[in-house]
Amino acid sequence: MVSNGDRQELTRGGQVLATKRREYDEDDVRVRPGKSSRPRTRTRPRHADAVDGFVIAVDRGRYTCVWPDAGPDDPTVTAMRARELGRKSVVVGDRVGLVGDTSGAPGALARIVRIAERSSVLRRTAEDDATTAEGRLERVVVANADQLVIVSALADPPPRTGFIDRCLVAAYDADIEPLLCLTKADLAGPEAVLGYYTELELPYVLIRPDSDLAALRALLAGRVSVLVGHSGVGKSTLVNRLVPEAGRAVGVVSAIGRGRHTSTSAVALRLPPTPGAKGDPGWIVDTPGVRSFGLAHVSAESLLHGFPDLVEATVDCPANCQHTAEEADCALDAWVAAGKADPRRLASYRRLLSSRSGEGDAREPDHRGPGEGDQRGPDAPAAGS
Ligand SMILES: Nc1nc2c(ncn2[C@@H]2O[C@H](COP(=O)(O)OP(=O)(O)OP(=O)(O)O)[C@@H](O)[C@H]2O)c(=O)[nH]1
Ligand SMILES: [Zn+2]
Repeated sequence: MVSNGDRQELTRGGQVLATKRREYDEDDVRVRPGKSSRPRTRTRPRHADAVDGFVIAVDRGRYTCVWPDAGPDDPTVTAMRARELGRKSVVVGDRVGLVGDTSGAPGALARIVRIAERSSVLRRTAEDDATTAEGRLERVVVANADQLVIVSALADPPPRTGFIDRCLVAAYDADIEPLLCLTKADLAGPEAVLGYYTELELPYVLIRPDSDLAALRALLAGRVSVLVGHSGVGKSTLVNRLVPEAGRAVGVVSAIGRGRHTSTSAVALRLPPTPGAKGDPGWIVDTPGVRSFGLAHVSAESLLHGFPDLVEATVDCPANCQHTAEEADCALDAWVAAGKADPRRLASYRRLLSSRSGEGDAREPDHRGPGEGDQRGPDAPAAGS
């Protein structure tokens, strides 16, 4: 029933058992022999004729792909999953093998027959519906991203470091580099936000309405960058400035999705070539529906990796320290008292720690409560049954 039990084991006792969980991906499903009348053996060269594709949009079982070396004017290829993929999920950013009609002609449908090993997996626990098992599922947002661009306004709305901290945890958990993109720099200075992150030496860019975006484009070049941000921070404005044709591209996706654009899914947009610059300008992945990063799937220790300014302190913690405010001997308190880290960072870490279990306690009536060994309850989301 619970299909991802190995994930839960990783966090038992709250100690570092594993921080990289992509080896345990649910997608590790092999072709099952014997189910089909056609022989499928491992010795048979499987789809040697498959062409490479890069998934740029997903909408209700239809995957929009591009050839890796395609230009902006080449058609996109619409594909469906081949049955042999089993339960493997295909997400934006996946590099796939395509067979069938890969012409990209109107009405043509290709099949995705394989998914290349992912270099990174950005996940979130969906919290949009915590009352159902499905709503609590951990979701892969984007595969193979290189960078997480955290878009935050400096004013209107004011920056929320709690959100940024959450994104940083997700980025470090996924092994993706974070980039802080501070918008509305015409309205307020970045000192307060940057001061909060002094210890982290986060890369950042400041965006004003009149910025030429050259610095940002240079940081995006040749990479797949995921943009996340709260409503109103200017993310759409930025996406439209970076990719002036974004509106059109989304329109295309929408057409493929037969009318209804799924605002919750991610969409990869090709950045235009920069005059004078050589090489691949890169891709940005807009995530219109991702307003928060549920972190229930991240272990307490991995959560700590979003706080590199605090990690060092925990070597002095007692065994099995949960690092909560209730832990009498947690070394984090002394660390902060000694001025080695900003107390607000510790408070933020502990807020994230408790929100992971707190939200579960508040909204999940069937959740195994605290008090059975692991005080925080299971870290992993309840898997679909
Ligand atoms: N002063 C100032 N205003 C900006 C800037 N960037 C965007 N805005 C304004 O901020 C408002 C919100 O911008 P959007 O781009 O719609 O924000 P969003 O993050 O996409 O939010 P949603 O549309 O809810 O997804 C708009 O009125 C923009 O004109 C900026 O750099 N400076
Ligand atoms: Zn501790």
